[in-house]
Amino acid sequence: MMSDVIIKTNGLTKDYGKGRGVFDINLEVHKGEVFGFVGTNGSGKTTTIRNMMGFIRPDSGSSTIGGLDSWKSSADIMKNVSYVPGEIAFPALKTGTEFLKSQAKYLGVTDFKYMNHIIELLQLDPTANLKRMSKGMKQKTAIVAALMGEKQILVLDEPTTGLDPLMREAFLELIREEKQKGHTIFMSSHIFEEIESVCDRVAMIKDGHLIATTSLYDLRHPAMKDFIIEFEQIPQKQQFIETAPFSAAGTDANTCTVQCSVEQLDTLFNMLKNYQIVNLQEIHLSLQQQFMRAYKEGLTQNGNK
Ligand SMILES: Nc1ncnc2c1ncn2[C@@H]1O[C@H](COP(=O)(O)OP(=O)(O)OP(=O)(O)O)[C@@H](O)[C@H]1O
Repeated sequence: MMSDVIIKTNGLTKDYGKGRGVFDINLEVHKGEVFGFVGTNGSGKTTTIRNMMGFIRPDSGSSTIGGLDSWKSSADIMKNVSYVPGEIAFPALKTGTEFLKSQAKYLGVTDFKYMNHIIELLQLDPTANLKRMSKGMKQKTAIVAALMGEKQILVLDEPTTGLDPLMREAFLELIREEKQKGHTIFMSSHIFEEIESVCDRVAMIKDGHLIATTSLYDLRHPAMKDFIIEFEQIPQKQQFIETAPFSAAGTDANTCTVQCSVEQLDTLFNMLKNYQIVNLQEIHLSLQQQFMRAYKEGLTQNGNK
């Protein structure tokens, strides 16, 4: 449904020359979605996001947020979006508290309950000197400054940069809370695991080109399932392979791999009741593996381009 689309890019292109920039980016983020944007360093994540926010003018194509053209209506977009930039530059103020106060005034925030909740969750001490803050503290301050506005749309450029694993988890909790409220979240990252744990859909960018978009529901619920089964005895394994009504193949001595559809799971487990099984393991394709597969397929389709 068109009205459901909150963020959209249409053939978005920004060419910095020598193959750098972003080329023909087509993305659609729906209302209430957590959308991940992954890619290696220099792949074009920040360029795409800066175009979306209306900070740079595309060479061709366009992008919209909430139906507003990013370049023409940048000021209005800023009013509707909580934005955490990739490179944080604070104004010349002394402490984090002073900065957060000025930000609250700018955003018209008068109820500080939510701000304090984020500060607590991220364990930020805002009284610290802004200039002397560590990378992680600066990142936390930027997150609090952006999110306190409680906007419907969040655009976050590598928001977990500089956060330690515990704080990264706390931040992801915050994203889950935002999703619960029905807010729409677009976040970039180069860490597959965090995208996998929090996003509904994810797009991968490589050298300025989108190479795949995946629903994480589909990733978690594949139509075909792969298992590794270890039998106590080799003859049992052989018997199983010979009688299985789905694809089964021996690997090493006691072990075989099985691929069956979700509908065949019952049959598989009923069959296994008659065998002595030492180990059963589902082979789960991680987001990273899935993308590597898509990336390699893309390479063969495009003749190694
Ligand atoms: N203003 C600019 N002028 C020239 N080249 C630029 C400019 N901005 C970005 N680039 C180039 O465009 C490419 C994409 O950069 P971008 O910052 O979008 O990548 P990124 O995916 O955000 O990377 P990172 O994960 O390192 O932040 C890089 O090769 C970068 O050097």
